[in-house]
Amino acid sequence: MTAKLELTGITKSFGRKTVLRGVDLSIPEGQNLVILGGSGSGKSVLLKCILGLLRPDAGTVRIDGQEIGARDDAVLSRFGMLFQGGALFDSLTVWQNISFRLRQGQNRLSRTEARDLAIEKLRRVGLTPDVADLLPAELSGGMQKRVGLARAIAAEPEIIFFDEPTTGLDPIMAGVINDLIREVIADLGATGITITHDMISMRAVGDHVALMLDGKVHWTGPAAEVDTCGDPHVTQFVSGSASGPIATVR
Ligand SMILES: Nc1ncnc2c1ncn2[C@@H]1O[C@H](COP(=O)(O)OP(=O)(O)OP(=O)(O)O)[C@@H](O)[C@H]1O
Repeated sequence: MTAKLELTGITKSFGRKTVLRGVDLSIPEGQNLVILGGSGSGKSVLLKCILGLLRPDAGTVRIDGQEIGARDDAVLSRFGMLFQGGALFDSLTVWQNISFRLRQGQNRLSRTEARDLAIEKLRRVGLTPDVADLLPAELSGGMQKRVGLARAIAAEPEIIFFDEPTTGLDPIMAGVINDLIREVIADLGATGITITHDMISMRAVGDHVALMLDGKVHWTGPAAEVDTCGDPHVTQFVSGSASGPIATVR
């Protein structure tokens, strides 16, 4: 199968500090890749390089075989993003948050169209229309995550990023969000990239897993193989063990 998203040799330094040292990754269409890695291993920097928010020093990002450049709005519109903590605009209502991007640009939706679309997306994530006119501060953390998810899928993106989607949620709500992630990816036929430290979530949403270490992809393989791959770094990370080849700083 051809890769939907392909990263080749991505390197990125800040001054003398090299964060990414040649990242190669290939994500097939319709699959969700979970990126694992310790704090500071470069996951967020990699995400920003894919989104074009940071320019890599070297390497290429390709979507459907086509190389993409930095800060290209046409490319950004193909991505959806569920930010850590929801990252909703405090002063906008739920429906305005969901349809924010669709109210910009030449083909922007009217107010009524945008509100209707937001309500349809709210339904998709299990929320009722009365939530549409509330402000984010009036919602629980789990509801905010659902609204963030509704916003991520509003423009029917081809590629969706999920940045620590279950952080701060109780285990049941985390399970609900994991199920929704799988469902929206399947509905849209989208390709997903999920950054998470939650091993339950990794197993629930991941088709493939990549473990980043020292600015490179150390291991990649099917999610079903993380327990049996025999790689000591993967075993240590997935089991959350303090002893193993990955150094821990105290
Ligand atoms: N704009 C920047 N300028 C300088 N250094 C940066 C910048 N952005 C990130 N870094 C550095 O790059 C390294 C990797 O950061 P990054 O945020 O990608 O880690 P991460 O793997 O996402 O960590 P976490 O799991 O804690 O979110 C860190 O040491 C960070 O300080």
